Amino acid sequence: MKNVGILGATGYAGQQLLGLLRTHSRIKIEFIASHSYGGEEFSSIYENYSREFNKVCISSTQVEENLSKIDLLFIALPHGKAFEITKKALDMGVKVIDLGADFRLDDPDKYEEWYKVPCKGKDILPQAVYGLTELNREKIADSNLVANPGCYPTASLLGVIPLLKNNLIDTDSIIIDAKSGVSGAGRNASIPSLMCECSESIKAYAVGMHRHTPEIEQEAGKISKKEVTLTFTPHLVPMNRGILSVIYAKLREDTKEEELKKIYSDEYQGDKFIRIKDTLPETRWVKGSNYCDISIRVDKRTKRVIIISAIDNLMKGAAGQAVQNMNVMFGFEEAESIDFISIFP
Ligand SMILES: NC(=O)C1=CN([C@@H]2O[C@H](COP(=O)(O)OP(=O)(O)OC[C@H]3O[C@@H](n4cnc5c(N)ncnc54)[C@H](OP(=O)(O)O)[C@@H]3O)[C@@H](O)[C@H]2O)C=CC1
Ligand SMILES: CC(=O)N[C@@H](CCC(=O)OP(=O)(O)O)C(=O)O
Repeated sequence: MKNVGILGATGYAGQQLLGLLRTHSRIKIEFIASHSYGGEEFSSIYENYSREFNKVCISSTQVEENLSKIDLLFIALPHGKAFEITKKALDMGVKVIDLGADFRLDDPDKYEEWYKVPCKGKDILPQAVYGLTELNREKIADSNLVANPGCYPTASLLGVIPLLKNNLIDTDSIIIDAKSGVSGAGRNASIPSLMCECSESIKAYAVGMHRHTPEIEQEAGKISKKEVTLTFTPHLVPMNRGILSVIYAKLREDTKEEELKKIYSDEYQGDKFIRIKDTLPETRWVKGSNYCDISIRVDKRTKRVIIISAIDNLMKGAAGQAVQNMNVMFGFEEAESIDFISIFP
């Protein structure tokens, strides 16, 4: 049995994490911590937990004194808030999975440039492993600090990895057009996420400047062993959960759609949560699950490959992948407590 704590349990990602860990056969939730609900029962905030989970939240300021009770700390806080507690946890031999962005970028200057806050973890940054499970499974198994990927990078990188590994595309030609449900913005989101502001409408945002751009470029660059510069445009769509990522790239040679499908199937053979599909992915078929559905199309006229991938932002894009990484870190069965299909309708 391993003991875990969740810091940021009251946010969208944190409560999803708690929902998954609650029934994990090898995990005991030692504490849940909140910034504003210290001393309150979790089920008074999220009433779906009534009678099922009656733990009281500790305050986030009490986490340090409780570190000695746990083997692993999940952090689901806004960016910039994970550095200090992560250092303290690692010093005490506690493993950390950070669902935020603080340890995702290898270059602290780049982090400060894109996130506009100081990187206060330069000394521990080299220990961090980028937690895209299918890409870094062995490194994750050996690590004490996992940087859980962003939701858009998860959908986008899983979509392009086989193309990059096999040198099939012109890496300067990648364009990612992605759409997210509103829960991606968190529970404390601002006016643009209010129902009256975003329902019955769809919009692009952070065009040419979204923070996930350097993260996707960094990992794409490592895979293809050269610098990658790409265009990434996110959109907000009026649904609770889900990300649909449509990726365009110029093929270097005249590769057939069937060959690409075979390459994708081979790459993800053995990866339970990646489904290579003939039909086009839809967010409803992954909603509430840890699956990433991927389809491949070739536009023969333009010699472009078009990859479509779908995930649930709170599952494979956040809490589901965090549990998958925890299972890998502790040597548990990788799918334990995340092994279910989408909630439908
Ligand atoms: N939502 C998503 O789809 C995804 C989110 N993530 C990342 O996960 C992290 C959490 O996101 P999400 O759950 O959406 O965000 P929420 O806004 O829903 O939750 C944020 C959590 O952080 C706590 N918090 C807020 N401010 C502070 C502070 N100053 N000090 C300490 N704790 C604080 C909140 O506590 P309280 O409720 O008590 O105020 C809450 O528990 C973020 O880094 C986000 O980028 C990653 C991938 C996907
Ligand atoms: C719809 C929406 O607003 N989505 C968020 C995704 C944030 C997120 O989860 O990203 P990090 O984990 O990197 O903070 C956004 O675009 O900022």
